Amino acid sequence: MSDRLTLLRPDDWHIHLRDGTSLARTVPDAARAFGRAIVMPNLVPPVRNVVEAVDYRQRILAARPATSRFEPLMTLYLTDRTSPEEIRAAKAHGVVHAAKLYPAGATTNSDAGVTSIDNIFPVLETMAEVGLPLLVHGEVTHSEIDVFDREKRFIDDNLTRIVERLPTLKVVFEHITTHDAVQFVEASGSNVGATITAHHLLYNRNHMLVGGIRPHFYCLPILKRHTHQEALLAAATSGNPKFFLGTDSAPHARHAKEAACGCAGCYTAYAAIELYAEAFEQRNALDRLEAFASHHGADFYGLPRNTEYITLIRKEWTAPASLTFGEHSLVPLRAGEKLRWRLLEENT
Ligand SMILES: NC(=O)N[C@@H](CC(=O)O)C(=O)O
Ligand SMILES: [Zn+2]
Ligand SMILES: [Zn+2]
Repeated sequence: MSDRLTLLRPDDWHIHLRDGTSLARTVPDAARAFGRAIVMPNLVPPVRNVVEAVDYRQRILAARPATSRFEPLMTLYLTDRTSPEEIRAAKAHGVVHAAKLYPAGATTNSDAGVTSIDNIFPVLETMAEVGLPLLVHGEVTHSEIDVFDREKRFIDDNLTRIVERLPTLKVVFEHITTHDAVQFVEASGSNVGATITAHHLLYNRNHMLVGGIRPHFYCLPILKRHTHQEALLAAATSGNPKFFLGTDSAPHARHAKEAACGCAGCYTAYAAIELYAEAFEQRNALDRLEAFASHHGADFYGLPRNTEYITLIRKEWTAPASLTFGEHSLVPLRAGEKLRWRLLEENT
């Protein structure tokens, strides 16, 4: 088996870059391998309109390494008050590539999210009409629903209804974690796709909970049982163009993760493509990585594929124990452990 892997430059279709001093960490890390990234809007306050998206994009561009051509693709955060006019304005402007549905209370910085999807059907209709994709954090939030069942319940209670009522709306079911989500996406039309993270391909809930509770594996949707991990691996390596790369790299400072009530999110951007390569290699599917990482997402969004290439080499290295993150430190996924692949950085 070859020790070099050359791929068309991949894109990340789901990333959290945060803001302020965090950008000095997150933007160069994303730009080392990815040509573009769909930038999540869950800032405090969230990115709710085109003016805020344009300003945020400028702050990201200012944090790019000097020679980088990394392109942030901006998104809007849907609230109960988002208007169809805002959607039209965003589409007309051009920097906004999608709008994100966070059920209120489902995840980090989702308090301003949507309290009931019935409140946003007029907005979703406008999105379908103008061709702006809907990105979904697909979990219900009712306290009586078990945290491991929240994705499945979201499909049954909400996503099925959205897709039936708006058959032309492009929908990305973000960071899917279950066999149920894989089946839903496979059974839907070509307007429905899904992102899959590296950590949900590499890990299951045993990694988080056996032998001690490991806060750096805690993310939302939460890691599921091994059979779900297997379903995600099968989907990602299947060659089906509905499934594409989205890291959901979501940094939280060390003190916010290693706490009595730790934040949800795993930081993978520093070695994301390497982690995906490892997952694909486990399935003997390295030949399928390029399509998943570099073709399917661009095709789904109707954007041109990248034209440059990157090279990964099989070379063991040790992930840093911690990274600088503004005035704080950040413990990345795999901290202090071995990684099997490494990006040849001269390509970035
Ligand atoms: N995935 C996570 O666990 N956290 C994300 C939010 C999200 O994508 O749900 C974050 O912004 O920290
Ligand atoms: Zn999410
Ligand atoms: Zn996310």
